[in-house]
Amino acid sequence: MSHSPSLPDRPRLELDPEMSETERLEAIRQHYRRILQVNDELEDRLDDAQDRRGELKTDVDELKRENEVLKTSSLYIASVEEITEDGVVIKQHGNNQEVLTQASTTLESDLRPGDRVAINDSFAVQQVLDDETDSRAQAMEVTESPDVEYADIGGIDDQIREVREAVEDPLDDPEQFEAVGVEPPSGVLLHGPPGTGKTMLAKAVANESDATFIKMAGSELVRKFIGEGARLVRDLFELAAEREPAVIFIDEIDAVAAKRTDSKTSGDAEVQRTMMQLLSEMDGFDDRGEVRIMAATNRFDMLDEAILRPGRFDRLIEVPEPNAEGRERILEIHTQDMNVAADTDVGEVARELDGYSGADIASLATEAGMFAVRDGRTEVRQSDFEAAREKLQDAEQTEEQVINYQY
Ligand SMILES: Nc1ncnc2c1ncn2[C@@H]1O[C@H](COP(=O)(O)OP(=O)(O)OP(=O)(O)O)[C@@H](O)[C@H]1O
Repeated sequence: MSHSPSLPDRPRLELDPEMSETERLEAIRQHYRRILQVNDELEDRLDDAQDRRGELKTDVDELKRENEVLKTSSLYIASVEEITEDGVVIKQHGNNQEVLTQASTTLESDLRPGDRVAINDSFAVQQVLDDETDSRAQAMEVTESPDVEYADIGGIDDQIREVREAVEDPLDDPEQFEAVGVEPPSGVLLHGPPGTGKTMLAKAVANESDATFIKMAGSELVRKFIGEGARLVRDLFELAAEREPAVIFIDEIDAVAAKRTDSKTSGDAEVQRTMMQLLSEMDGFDDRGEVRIMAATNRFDMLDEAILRPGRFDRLIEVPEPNAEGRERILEIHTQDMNVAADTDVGEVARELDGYSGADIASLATEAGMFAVRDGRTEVRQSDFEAAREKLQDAEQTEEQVINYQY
């Protein structure tokens, strides 16, 4: 910053005791004129300074506005490929375009090849993002062999059979399909109410086929940065190819594959891009003998038909709420390790549970066990199941009341 030139000296009045009256008067007059002159000079300087201040304020306002725009506008994701003397070579995610660009000097010294960065419309690097492996690890759940077996799933035997046929058989014996000349289904979509065992089914089929289970929640694919969702989809399929045999399971697929709405917000466009990437991965995945793709949704009605076309999710399996028989089986499964009194009629308890999902029944069993514990008993009785049912019903009613009250 340059310093302003020094200010004019303050005029001094020097009066000599030897001076005559007239000389003193003249000296005072001169002093007065000098003060007026300095005053004018200072006023000019003040005007200049005020003009300069005005200019600087306009600059500051402009920069503030630019900063706001930068903060609010969408950024794209890219990886740093190379740092050269001419600038930074980055590769944009989503379209793989390589660009030579610049980063501010403060950022440039921090950049390393392989870093994930956010870039603006003109490709200038705006910020360095967290380590990608973190976000990948957070977004995907990878299990070498999940511990769910078909026997742990109650009331949906038909669905188990269908899933085995569509996923397990092609993984176990791809040659058989080839010899017969039929294509196994490309993707299997499980749909039905929450908590009915869709995730369990996907885990069990991966386990029984000795396949790695790779789960990604659709909501995880809806990302903040442009291109990031599409990149995660690519990572998902790459990871599956590395770990084959593998079962990819995309839960809540409706988050990325809902019907197009009229809104044209950028968030919406980003979701569309992610879905397009998913479709293209599925379309380009002809030789997927060792990798099977499954997805689940509670909102089948919301899905975009594009994902249901042949070659994509072309095997639809409905997983409904369990009927009385199914509920009894699920209750048996969830009480098999519990010390249940011999005279308990599990069938009768199950009959009372109309509208309960598998997940609800699992909570009911735990809650019944808690009643026995609170009572200091080691045996769970029929009355505990009844008390648990009442408690869960009360809780549900309170929840409904709260919701009604809120809206
Ligand atoms: N058919 C079932 N048999 C046994 N247990 C079940 C069944 N369905 C659900 N459960 C219990 O509920 C829990 C949640 O089930 P799961 O996650 O498979 O449901 P989901 O259909 O995938 O639900 P969401 O749509 O909410 O993801 C399971 O861990 C299990 O304890």
